[in-house]
Amino acid sequence: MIATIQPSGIQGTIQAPTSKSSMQRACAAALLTKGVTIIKNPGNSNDDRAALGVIRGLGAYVEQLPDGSLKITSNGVNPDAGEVNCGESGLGIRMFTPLVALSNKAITINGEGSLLTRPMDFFDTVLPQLGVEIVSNKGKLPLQVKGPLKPTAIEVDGSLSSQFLTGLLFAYAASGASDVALTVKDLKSKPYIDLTLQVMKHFGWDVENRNYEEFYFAEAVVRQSSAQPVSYTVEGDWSGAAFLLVAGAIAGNITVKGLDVSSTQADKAILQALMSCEAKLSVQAEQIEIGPASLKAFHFNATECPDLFPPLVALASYCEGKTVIEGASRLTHKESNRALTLQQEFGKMGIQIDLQDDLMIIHGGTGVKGTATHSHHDHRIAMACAVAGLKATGATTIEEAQAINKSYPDFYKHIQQLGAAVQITESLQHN
Ligand SMILES: O=C(O)C1=C[C@@H](OP(=O)(O)O)[C@@H](O)[C@H](O)C1
Ligand SMILES: C=C(OP(=O)(O)O)C(=O)O
Repeated sequence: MIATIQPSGIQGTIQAPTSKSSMQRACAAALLTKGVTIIKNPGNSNDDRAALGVIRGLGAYVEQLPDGSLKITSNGVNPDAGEVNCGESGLGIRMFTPLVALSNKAITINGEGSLLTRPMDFFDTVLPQLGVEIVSNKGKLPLQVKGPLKPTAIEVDGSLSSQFLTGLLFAYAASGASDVALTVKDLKSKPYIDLTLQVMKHFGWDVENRNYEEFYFAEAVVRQSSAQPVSYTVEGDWSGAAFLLVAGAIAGNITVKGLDVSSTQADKAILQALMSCEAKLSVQAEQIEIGPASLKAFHFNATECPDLFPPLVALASYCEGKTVIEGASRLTHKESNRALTLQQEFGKMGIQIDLQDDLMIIHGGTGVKGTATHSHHDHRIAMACAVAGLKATGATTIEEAQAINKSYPDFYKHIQQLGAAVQITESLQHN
């Protein structure tokens, strides 16, 4: 699919998409909760659908209620097949693998697309220490796992990704960990662990976070069979909304609704970057208003919120001067090698990006040129090019534009509703 974005002004009000980080965690928690869970405001991105597929495969029963909520009935992890598929979701595979390992059945865990090349060797090192047999394809998919996992006091490395820890935290809680601490070295993407702990707490599991270095499970939680259903509302997505907010800062006065300003989501930090570049911004409890202003280069550390790089690069392209973003080394193992794909695609649009160790330097304010770009099958690259195209000179085309379905399937529709001229055509060649 090709998306063509013509230079456009935007205006109006839009509802933020749902957060796949919040939705996928809710699916995991619902699977582990014996009884009924109601998930309100559920997402329908590809990653969300994959999570629902995984929990179904692990024994949960999922029904849609008339108001669109999901009713999930579970009796814990009871796999009904020998394989689960996590689609393209990094969080999905890293969170669900320790949960699959709660069962004593041998299960194959597989995925698709970019997930096939993302590193999973963490599990080769860690799962055997928890009594789990694992065979991986040299640290990549597919994984074959046979539990049951025994929660044990071990130390793990958190420097590549927080997602493995999210999976272990859920698995320890669900397997009745008591008086056990999980020690973590050099944890990155810490706010994502805040979100994990928040969802766990909502479902009744309390874990003591000792400065992101130790996570202590005091006692096992037993849920009464007579307990009321747990109801969880999926949060609005700061990661997807960051693209809308940047679009407003570049191309017109808009209002974004449905975001919780007290959320633990990492990408809420987009607000700091928007303030630093002097965007016209008004943050209210119910909505965020943003509009164009004369934008200045800024300095921002995105080590803990790596998914902000793509929208920040689109923003920095329109900021006068050199913007410096720290944390570029966190981008190597995302859906694409994002530091390089941003450099390449924004280079085509006339924006110079230098990569120096952990720094990304964007030379902004030099004019963005509409041209042919490619998503590299990465949803956030597609959305960054689309937003940058709103005030480019001439049309911007994005090849493999359907990559957005991974996190924000309504993205093109939403910017169209705000007045952007977006045309969607099928690609002539299949690649
Ligand atoms: O837990 C999550 O929901 C996520 C954690 C982050 O990954 P890392 O912990 O690998 O940085 C983020 O990049 C990803 O999009 C979603
Ligand atoms: C990296 C991402 O997701 P995941 O790691 O869950 O595939 C993302 O959404 O940008």
